[in-house]
Amino acid sequence: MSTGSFIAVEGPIGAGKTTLSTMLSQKLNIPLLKEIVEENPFLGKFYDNIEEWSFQLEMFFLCNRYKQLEDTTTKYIQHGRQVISDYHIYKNLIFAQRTLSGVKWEKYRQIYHILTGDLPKPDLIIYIRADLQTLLKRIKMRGRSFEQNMDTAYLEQLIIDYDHAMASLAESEPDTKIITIDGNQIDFVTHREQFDLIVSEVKEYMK
Ligand SMILES: Nc1ncnc2c1ncn2[C@@H]1O[C@H](COP(=O)(O)OP(=O)(O)O)[C@@H](O)[C@H]1O
Ligand SMILES: Nc1nc2c(ncn2[C@H]2C[C@H](O)[C@@H](COP(=O)(O)O)O2)c(=O)[nH]1
Repeated sequence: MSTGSFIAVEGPIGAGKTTLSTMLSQKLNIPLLKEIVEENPFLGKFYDNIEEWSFQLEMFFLCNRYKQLEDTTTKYIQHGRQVISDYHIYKNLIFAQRTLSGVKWEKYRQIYHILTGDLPKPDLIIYIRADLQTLLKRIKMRGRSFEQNMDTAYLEQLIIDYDHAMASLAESEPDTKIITIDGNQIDFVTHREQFDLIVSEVKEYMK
């Protein structure tokens, strides 16, 4: 695999992952792997009753991402073709460690490690950090009905968990380059020059 062939964009809910990965995919002419959200049959139920639906939801996300990354390996990565995704498989653990507990968490954790051990790891992670106010504003602007009453404590915890997860990935996967973007300050949607700076940084790494 050549350097920079697999790029993943990460960050908490509403940080701008889908937006940035779509813009980069178009600008750099790289195929985009997008998360299944609207078609997810458990997401609405999950936000109504986390305790009841978390195992089904986490397994659904895990199986979908597993399938996508398995296909990505044969379609792109094995042929040295570049690809960009709006998630890193590790996000399954970030969420599941908060939404599952006891036996369910233990079962999930084991299945996660069995399924993901041989999946391709991104060469580059673009991590969008953003604070609670920014995320709430963007979640509201995006307007998905099932996300509008999200518990702010859940989102706040995820912000902290994401920081820990990125630090942990930096340690456990030292070959993966991580570019961190301050999503509160950098507005790559309305300020073209800020997007261009991100593109330059990505291109620099992909050389
Ligand atoms: N940098 C930004 N500045 C302003 N609005 C943004 C920015 N990034 C994303 N948005 C808007 O915020 C909402 C959430 O973005 P999205 O890309 O769906 O986030 P994520 O995929 O991380 O959940 C969308 O309505 C999007 O248009
Ligand atoms: N419990 C989990 N929820 C997840 C997971 N991945 C995504 N999500 C939720 C968060 C949003 O409501 C929606 C889309 O995610 P974005 O971050 O792209 O906005 O799905 C997960 O693994 N577990």
